[in-house]
Amino acid sequence: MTVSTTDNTALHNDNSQTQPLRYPVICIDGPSGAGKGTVTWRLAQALDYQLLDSGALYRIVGLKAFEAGLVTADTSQVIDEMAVLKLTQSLEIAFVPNNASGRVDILVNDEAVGEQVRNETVGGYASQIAIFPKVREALLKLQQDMATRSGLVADGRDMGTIVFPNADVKVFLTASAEARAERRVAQLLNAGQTADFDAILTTIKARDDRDENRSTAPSKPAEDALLLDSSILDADTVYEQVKKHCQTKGIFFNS
Ligand SMILES: Nc1ncnc2c1ncn2[C@@H]1O[C@H](COP(=O)(O)OP(=O)(O)O)[C@@H](O)[C@H]1O
Ligand SMILES: Nc1ccn([C@@H]2O[C@H](COP(=O)(O)OP(=O)(O)O)[C@@H](O)[C@H]2O)c(=O)n1
Repeated sequence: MTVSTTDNTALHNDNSQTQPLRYPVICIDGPSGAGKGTVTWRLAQALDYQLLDSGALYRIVGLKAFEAGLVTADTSQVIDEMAVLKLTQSLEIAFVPNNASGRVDILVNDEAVGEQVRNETVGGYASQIAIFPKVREALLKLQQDMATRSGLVADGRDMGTIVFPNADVKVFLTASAEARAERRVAQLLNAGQTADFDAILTTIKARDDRDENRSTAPSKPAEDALLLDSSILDADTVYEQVKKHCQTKGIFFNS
């Protein structure tokens, strides 16, 4: 599998050095709906850093595994880890920042995957294949490589614990399952779709359970992470608090 990004930062490799220069890395981890994507996007914009949406990688593998018949909605079904690994290794992924939507567009083997990858069903497939150590290993280096070209803001579950243990800033953003389900309901209604609060709460809790209790790279705060509960904080307040924390760690903001 290869991943590329289109960004407007120059390649900062200094040819006289054998190792790439080290750039700042900010990790934003936490459960679904905590507001990671929102704060990550704002930080990347403010700092002109690249953005790593690691969940999108797991979602793409989850979706492709579903299309290949390797994963279904039945979570009790046994999944062939080696087949998912082979499929993962066959994918070429590109991230393209989209200023109009405030998200990152994703191309898989030169084809746009579109919004289908973002829905809760695909989130469920993602969390099923995300338990496999070999699949996680296959995705590890390419995530780490994204920090070798410019500053990076990385959004996920294991950014601060496994992928970038030496990151400059680590934040673990949480919110109650109820607050997160309410946000998803609002998001779906805004998009003109229907939404059932109870059903969404159930799926959020099931995904939390799988992500927090898997043996490889479970979702948990790094020891040196700032814990931030956004249940009763609006997105602007969360951004300001994370920005302040970044500043205490030496990250410079122009505005
Ligand atoms: N602090 C907040 N308070 C209320 N809604 C929020 C907050 N942060 C983000 N949101 C909204 O909640 C939804 C989920 O946020 P998102 O950033 O996608 O979460 P995550 O990436 O953690 O799954 C979005 O509609 C977003 O606009
Ligand atoms: N670094 C990561 C990111 C996502 N994932 C998995 O991928 C799923 C989807 O992640 P996501 O970040 O896109 O999900 P949301 O938090 O946006 O709902 C998660 O539920 C995890 O199972 C992971 O295991 N490790």
